[in-house]
Amino acid sequence: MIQQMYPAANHSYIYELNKDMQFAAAHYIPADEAGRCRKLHGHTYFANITIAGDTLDSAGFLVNFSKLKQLIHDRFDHSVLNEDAESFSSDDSNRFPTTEVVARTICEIVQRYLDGMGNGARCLQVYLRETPTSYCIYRPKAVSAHE
Ligand SMILES: Nc1nc2c(c(=O)[nH]1)N=C([C@H](O)[C@H](O)COP(=O)(O)OP(=O)(O)OP(=O)(O)O)CN2
Ligand SMILES: [Zn+2]
Repeated sequence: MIQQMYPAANHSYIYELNKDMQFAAAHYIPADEAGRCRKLHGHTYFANITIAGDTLDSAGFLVNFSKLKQLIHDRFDHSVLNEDAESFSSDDSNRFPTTEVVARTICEIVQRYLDGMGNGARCLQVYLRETPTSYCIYRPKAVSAHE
């Protein structure tokens, strides 16, 4: 069982849902500054995704936990992130598969799905751990007075 405490996202929504998941993926960072990380290598990424909102759907869900796993785990598990041209690129540093960019990408994928649900749910935080000593927290800019 994954159990960990995370920094809290600040908000005034009435529901906050958190989904933990892991996925194994390979990547390389195509920049000289990355040193040995320029070479292809792998991680077991750990992600915590925070969603908040005021309105539940017809199933009583803010968003289905299993849908979140499907969107992220099923897409990236046992993949080479650099080969996912929809999300990452070797030509644009804002799209290199760094911890920062992968965390932002997870948030964007989840938010696109939430936007289609129509209940106003928001992905407020993605905590992404790449190694035992390195992690990133991505929080998108607020779009409502709740955030
Ligand atoms: N700001 C960032 N810096 C680095 C990233 C990154 O995504 N964002 N990535 C890497 C490497 O890809 C590497 O996987 C992680 O590096 P690091 O934490 O240095 O890994 P170690 O296991 O060697 O850490 P130690 O604490 O020294 O054991 C590099 N930098
Ligand atoms: Zn790495």
